[in-house]
Amino acid sequence: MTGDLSPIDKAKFVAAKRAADLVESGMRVGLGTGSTAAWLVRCLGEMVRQEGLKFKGVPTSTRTAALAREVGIEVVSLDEARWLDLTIDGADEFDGDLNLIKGGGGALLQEKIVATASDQMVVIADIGKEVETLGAFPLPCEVIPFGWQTTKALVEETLIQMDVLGRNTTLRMNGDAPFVTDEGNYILDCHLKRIGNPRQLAMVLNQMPGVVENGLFIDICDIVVIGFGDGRVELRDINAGTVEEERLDFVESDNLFSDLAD
Ligand SMILES: O=C[C@H](O)[C@H](O)[C@H](O)COP(=O)(O)O
Repeated sequence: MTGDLSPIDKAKFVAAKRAADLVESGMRVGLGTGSTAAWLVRCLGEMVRQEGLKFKGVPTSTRTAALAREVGIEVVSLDEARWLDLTIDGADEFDGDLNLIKGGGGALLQEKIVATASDQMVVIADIGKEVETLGAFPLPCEVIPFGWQTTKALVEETLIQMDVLGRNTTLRMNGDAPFVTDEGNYILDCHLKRIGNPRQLAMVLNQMPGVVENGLFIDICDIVVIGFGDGRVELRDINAGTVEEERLDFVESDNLFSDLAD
């Protein structure tokens, strides 16, 4: 029950619940990945069951696809949907311009493709994800397995030249084996200093042959819905220049998500 949640999970929940209200019947909606996005998927499933909401969801990972089907959302592929009205996803960090670091859960590639194919991207996050300057969270970089050590050395050399490398990059592991993304790739986590010019860094990283995509989302996010542990939510719309605040009631949502898996 939401009453048993930690303040950080309450914050994620209220952000997700507020963002779920942006989804209208008939929409094609990108569904993000991660613990915050899992709240969203649960909220939307509840709206499908209780309120008859009808929309098509395009998941950004096999995990999200499984959860979406479980809660009764109609799941379609991006190729079927082609273009989306809205994508709602979590983030590892966001700054004042709504530039993001994503990929903590390893889904950055599908997430970036889906978000870019959407009229609007909405990020849902607890207030702890807001930063002055991106870079405290290690930047995930998806690389193809072939020659990954060579790619890693090239990435590190470039990061040194750009004076952003904090310490060596690390190959993300899953137990004793490399973590493998839904697309069959590896993830390098880049431990950086603060990123002064995220736009330039994103472009430079993507120019390297073994790099498939990086976790910097520049000029992609339009709205952030920030949740607080006491139930407050703040919706910031960067294009409209507006900020809305409200408080959500936990009681009405009791028992909804007691089996939350992610
Ligand atoms: O690859 C994973 C995604 O980019 C997530 O949206 C991001 O890591 C945030 O996840 P969480 O909501 O669990 O903090």
